Amino acid sequence: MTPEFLDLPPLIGAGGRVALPGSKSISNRVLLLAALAEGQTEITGLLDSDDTRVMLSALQSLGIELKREGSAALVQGGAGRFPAPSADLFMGNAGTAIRPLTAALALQGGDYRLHGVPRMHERPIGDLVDALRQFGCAIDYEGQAGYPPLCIGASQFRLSGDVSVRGDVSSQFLTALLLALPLKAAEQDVVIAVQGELISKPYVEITLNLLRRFGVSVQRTGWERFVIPAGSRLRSPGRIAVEGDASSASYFLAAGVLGQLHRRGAPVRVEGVGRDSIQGDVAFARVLEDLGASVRWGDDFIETDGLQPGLKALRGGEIDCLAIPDAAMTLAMTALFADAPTTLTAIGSWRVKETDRIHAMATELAKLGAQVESGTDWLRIHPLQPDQWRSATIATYDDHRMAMCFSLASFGHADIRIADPGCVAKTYPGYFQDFFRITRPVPVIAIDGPTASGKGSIASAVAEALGFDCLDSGVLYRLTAWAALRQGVALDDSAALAQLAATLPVSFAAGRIHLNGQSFDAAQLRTEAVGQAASTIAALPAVRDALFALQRSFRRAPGLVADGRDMGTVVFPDAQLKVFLTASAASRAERRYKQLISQGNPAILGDVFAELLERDARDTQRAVAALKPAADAELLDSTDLSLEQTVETVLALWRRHDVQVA
Ligand SMILES: Nc1ncnc2c1ncn2[C@@H]1O[C@H](COP(=O)(O)OP(=O)(O)O)[C@@H](O)[C@H]1O
Ligand SMILES: Nc1ccn([C@@H]2O[C@H](COP(=O)(O)OP(=O)(O)O)[C@@H](O)[C@H]2O)c(=O)n1
Repeated sequence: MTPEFLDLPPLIGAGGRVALPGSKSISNRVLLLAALAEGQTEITGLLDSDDTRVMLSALQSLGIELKREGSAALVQGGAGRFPAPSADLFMGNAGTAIRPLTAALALQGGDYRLHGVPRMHERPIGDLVDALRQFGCAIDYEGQAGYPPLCIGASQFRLSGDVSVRGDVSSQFLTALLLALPLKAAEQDVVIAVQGELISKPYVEITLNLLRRFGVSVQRTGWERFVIPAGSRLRSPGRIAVEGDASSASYFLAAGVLGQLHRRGAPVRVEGVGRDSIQGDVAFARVLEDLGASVRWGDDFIETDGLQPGLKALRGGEIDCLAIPDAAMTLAMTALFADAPTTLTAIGSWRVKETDRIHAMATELAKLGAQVESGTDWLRIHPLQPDQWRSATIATYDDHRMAMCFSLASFGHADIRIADPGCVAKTYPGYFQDFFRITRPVPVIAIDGPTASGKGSIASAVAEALGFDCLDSGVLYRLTAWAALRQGVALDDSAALAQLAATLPVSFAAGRIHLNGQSFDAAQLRTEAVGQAASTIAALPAVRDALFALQRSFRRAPGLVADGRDMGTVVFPDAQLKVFLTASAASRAERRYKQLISQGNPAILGDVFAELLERDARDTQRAVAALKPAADAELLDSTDLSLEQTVETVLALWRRHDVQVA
């Protein structure tokens, strides 16, 4: 079962190598060409994803013999014919499958039905159908005219003059004709005239390139006229290797830049595409370079390594995205980190992709706090300052690229929750595994333990030694309790207390706590009355939930030391180091007693001891977030250790962890 959402921690760096999955565009084109060609084709590097599975199973239903093993496939070409005269074909949401298959099947004629997911039935295909009808192909719309599902009948193929197709909605219509029409060019030239300005030209280049590999050289005049010469025949090249996916590369290339913003990153290299790639989306790396990224090109790799010398941020500006419609979405994310607004133009095709991507992008970027403007075919994104970022749950609209793009937002100052992360399976089922492998979260050291075990003192000393921020989570429970006592809110009124906790206008500055314009010393909240009230309300699930996001918002670069009861078990379960700090009850009572006296809070040792046992009991026995060591916590008993020794022990544990990571 796929999870409903995925939580991404804030990131501080990136580094490493990613072997890219095969290109979706190339995989599906090669599969179809291999099926139509004469001879057997061995394909390597094939993408294994929803969209390619749709194509594979359609070809199988059409009677094409094929074997698949991992990223390799062996296809026995049908020499221009699909053996099955009829088939019902589910095309999912794969535009790269339905469009060329429609063309090939319509030209052959038969009894075929092509349909997909509901969104597929909203994506236009009328321009392709119109073009095919010029040849006498029989294609009917089952529902709304201009959209799938389609029913294909017997073909009365005839060729009289040029065939025209619109190029300004989707270049896949032209691609579909180019892939299928060589079957009809045995005796005469087939001429395709493009109406309107052709968009996504690099994708048409991929088509022409692959046709050449299969023995067909299309001649073109500009981008308006394409001639498939008489005598053309699709012939298998024998073996063909699929390049890595250049659009998928864009997320990692961006990570190699954003991961260096805190100077904690290393280069990120994508393997499988390089300077000789036939995919237009490699131009994304050139755009990134123009914006100030440091980029290295190899024959089979591209690498990014932060910003060019002397730059402090990526540049903004206006970017024409006509040639890189998919990778352009990634630019909408890097724009958040630029030093000026970025305007993406010529992205009208976004409106008819997996979702209306202009609308989806604008809506989700706004959730992060970004100011966004948009028009029919453009989007302007204003950068976010560190204090403007908002944590958000990002809707992904069943669009793999929305999910992959927004993973990059975790380089900002926010917690990001990605809804329906499984949608990446359309083109990149292992995306998040690769993303986690090459990124480094902002580190957290969680120190949990019973009262007066020394958590607070150790946490602040460790934080100071490492230059990290420090969160004394108990203070948040104490503040809520203090506010409740002052406002006369009953300590069992769960709803009122949760409301109080959720709206605590608390801030921490210069070692002091600020609440409602009042400034506190932590010691002022240390009275036993407040402590007892804190532990009472801390047993209420609603209060704990209300403080959850606030606690997580303290995780910011360069790192956090958090102390409390459930830092390692609930709030930061992915903390890099978890310490469970204990000491005998007697020594804790004595420490607390001395602490209270030294802070001017009168106390009696016996009472302190009794209250401490009472609090231990309540903290360990409550139903939610009970005090207990996380399974992966280091147990540290400080009964016989001085403060300094305890701090040193924790720092040694951290150094050991850090060495392992490096
Ligand atoms: N290892 C230790 N040895 C001696 N005193 C300690 C040690 N750890 C903490 N203390 C003292 O015990 C008191 C309680 O520590 P604190 O950090 O407030 O505990 P907690 O946050 O766990 O309640 C403080 O006065 C602190 O200086
Ligand atoms: N993460 C946390 C921190 C504190 N608390 C509660 O808040 C009370 C006060 O926390 P604290 O850390 O200031 O208490 P001390 O251990 O310093 O006495 C504790 O007794 C806990 O019941 C919690 O439940 N979870």
